[in-house]
Amino acid sequence: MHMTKKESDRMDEASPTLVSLKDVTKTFKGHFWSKRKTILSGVTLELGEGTVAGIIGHNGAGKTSLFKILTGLAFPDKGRVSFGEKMGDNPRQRLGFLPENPYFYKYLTAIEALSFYVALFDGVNVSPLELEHALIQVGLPKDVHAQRLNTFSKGMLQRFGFAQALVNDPLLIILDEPMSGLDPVGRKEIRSLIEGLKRNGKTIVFSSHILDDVEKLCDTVYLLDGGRLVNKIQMNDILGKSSWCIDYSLTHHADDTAEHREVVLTKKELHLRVTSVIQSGGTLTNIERVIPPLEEWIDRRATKGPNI
Ligand SMILES: Nc1ncnc2c1ncn2[C@@H]1O[C@H](COP(=O)(O)OP(=O)(O)OP(=O)(O)O)[C@@H](O)[C@H]1O
Repeated sequence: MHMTKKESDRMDEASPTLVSLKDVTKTFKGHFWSKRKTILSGVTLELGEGTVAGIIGHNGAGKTSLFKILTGLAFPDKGRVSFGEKMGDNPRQRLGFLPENPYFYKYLTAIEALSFYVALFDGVNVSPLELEHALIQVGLPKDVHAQRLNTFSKGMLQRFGFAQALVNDPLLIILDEPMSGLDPVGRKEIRSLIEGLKRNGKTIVFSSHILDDVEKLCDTVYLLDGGRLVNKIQMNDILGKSSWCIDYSLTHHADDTAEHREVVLTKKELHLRVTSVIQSGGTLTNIERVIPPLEEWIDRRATKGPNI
């Protein structure tokens, strides 16, 4: 059963903020004769404890830059990043990060490389057995643990990247395109891994171009466009609201009949579309209630301009 809007709002209120960005702006200077370029502009968002957020947007929208600011690898020109009490005095010790194109020391074996990453954290002690478990958890079986990383496939390296992001048992997990390079089976495994992390109370934020994964995993989806957050979508709002799918055929010329499928989000739109199909001499073949796909929702909401 899906939650109502009121219930989802209550859930949001119930989950304290683990990290927030307030009015974050980031600019870069290119060549000395070029103007400063604004990469992120007035970005404000909050991630609640135990929630999964997705950041979507075109190439160059600013997703990686946002993550670099969240991790402390880059600093905002304006605005600030604040962490909830649970993240402690040194929040970077409590976060895990999987970069988009990670570089690993390829002559180390998986187990050696993971021990190396553990050593980068103060006060984090992981036994050899726990290291093995961390690799197995991300889908790297025992027989590859002693293999050098330069023998790993792209998908295996992505899984290793996951293991290094989780090895310090982080509260906040930031994943820059975690599904890239994975086949459908691999993606499914990583999705279950993320679901498991959420069940264990972790907060996860990830970017992806694969809306299907975003739809399946996220509580909240943020749409970034040209460095601005232009849309915030609560998945419960979508799931709780059905829309309509209309199938119809329209004859343009005697020998040219085209089949159409459209999704509309409101009863008023449904009425208007059906009337216009009939007035154009079209034939309705099917009308059914559906859950609006995220893609459809984004298109409709984005055209209405910034609304967060
Ligand atoms: N160090 C830098 N110096 C100058 N420009 C930069 C720098 N880092 C990022 N940019 C620019 O900032 C913009 C946003 O880049 P970013 O990598 O954050 O986008 P993205 O949404 O992650 O893209 P993609 O989906 O392709 O990974 C791009 O136009 C990029 O060229």
